[in-house]
Amino acid sequence: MGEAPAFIADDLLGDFDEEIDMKCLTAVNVGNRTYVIGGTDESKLTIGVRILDKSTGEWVIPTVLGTRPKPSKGHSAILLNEDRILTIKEDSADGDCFWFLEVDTPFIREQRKKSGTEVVAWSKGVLGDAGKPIVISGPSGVGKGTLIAKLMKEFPSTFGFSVSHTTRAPREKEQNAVHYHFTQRSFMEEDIKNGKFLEFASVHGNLYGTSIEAVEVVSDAGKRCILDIDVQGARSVRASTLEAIFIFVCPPSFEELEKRLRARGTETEEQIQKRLRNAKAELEQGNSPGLFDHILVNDDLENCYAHLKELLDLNGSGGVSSKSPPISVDIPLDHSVSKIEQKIMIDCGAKGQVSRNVLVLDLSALRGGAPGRTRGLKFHSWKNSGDQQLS
Ligand SMILES: Nc1nc2c(ncn2[C@@H]2O[C@H](COP(=O)(O)OP(=O)(O)O)[C@@H](O)[C@H]2O)c(=O)[nH]1
Ligand SMILES: Nc1ncnc2c1ncn2[C@@H]1O[C@H](COP(=O)(O)OP(=O)(O)O)[C@@H](O)[C@H]1O
Repeated sequence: MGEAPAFIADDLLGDFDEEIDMKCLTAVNVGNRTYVIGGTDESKLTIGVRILDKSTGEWVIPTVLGTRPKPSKGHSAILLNEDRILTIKEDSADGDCFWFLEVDTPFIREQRKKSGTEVVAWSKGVLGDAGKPIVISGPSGVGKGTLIAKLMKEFPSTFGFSVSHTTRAPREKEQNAVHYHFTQRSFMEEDIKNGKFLEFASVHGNLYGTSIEAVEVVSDAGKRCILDIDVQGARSVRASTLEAIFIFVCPPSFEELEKRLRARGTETEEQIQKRLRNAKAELEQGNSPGLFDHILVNDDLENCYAHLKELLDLNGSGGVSSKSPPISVDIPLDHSVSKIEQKIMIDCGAKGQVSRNVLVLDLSALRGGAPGRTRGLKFHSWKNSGDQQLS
């Protein structure tokens, strides 16, 4: 396990009047900065991150984005590609060992520019090929919610819904934190300023947005994330670092759209008129080249649903293909890590012994990253004589 160099320990103790177990700290140099990972943050719920700017000698507590790893007894840390630090937690539960602390990825650079503050982001590493998030857009009343509800009902363990924030009032049957996080504009604007949102847009006179956490909560539950967002939001996600599949849902006709919106009975006449005016522009934008990967016409619901499943490769597979494989990795407290090209060797033998148990993490197929999971980790284990492929 990496330990904090003495100068860091002295500095930390001097600057931070906290009880920190120094054995739990790791320090990783990236350019003229040292990232110190360990202890807990202010909330005590997650592993803390501090940055020493070596040119000024000052410590910075960065804004930390994304769902964060729970504290562990210890961890090791190793720099990858100068832009992210692989953190391997010890003695952690299945599926919670590998976390990437992004320090200079395109996502971080984008967020740093937006917020004007120092930013890092955690992205959980997953073995195998978890499916990309799915963005579904289309005019109000076209049936996006209905299609998503069907998908989630048929494949409850495969898909999870990204719960957006909105400043609009809840409808009668809508529940806070299930359909939306209903909030006030001032709170949402503050969070947007602090870089907590992946995207946001003003839609039908209200503010809507997807928080980074909304996407990560779903990914961390091992599910494939579905985002129901408007065309402006889809455009922002397309421009972001989140790799997703983009689907636009059209009505068979404008008249049918109006009929559905009225039949739903959730909006006032004035709101319906506004939604119909916006629908015209959205339908035009839905055809923007390069924005959507698939266009679905929701005429007959069952037909449209079958097409949706087809393009998500779900027909007949029961959705199993898009699920992450189970992870069963047990990293002992006393381990050491080294990097050879795109492979991380995790030596689980006790210090000073010739190890017979080396775990190899293959990073050659890494994809994704914050906000969301870092996918495509491959894992092998050499136990005694054999080379065992675990996933
Ligand atoms: N950009 C963006 N749009 C969103 C978000 N959440 C919902 N929307 C869009 O806002 C629009 C209005 O949604 P809603 O008020 O639920 O009404 P509905 O579309 O008529 O059901 C729809 O086009 C949604 O796709 C979000 O987080 N970001
Ligand atoms: N293919 C369809 N044919 C007829 N009615 C539909 C169809 N799809 C959805 N609906 C109905 O249209 C209304 C709007 O659907 P909804 O899913 O709320 O749209 P959105 O989420 O896109 O605003 C709902 O009352 C829904 O039951």
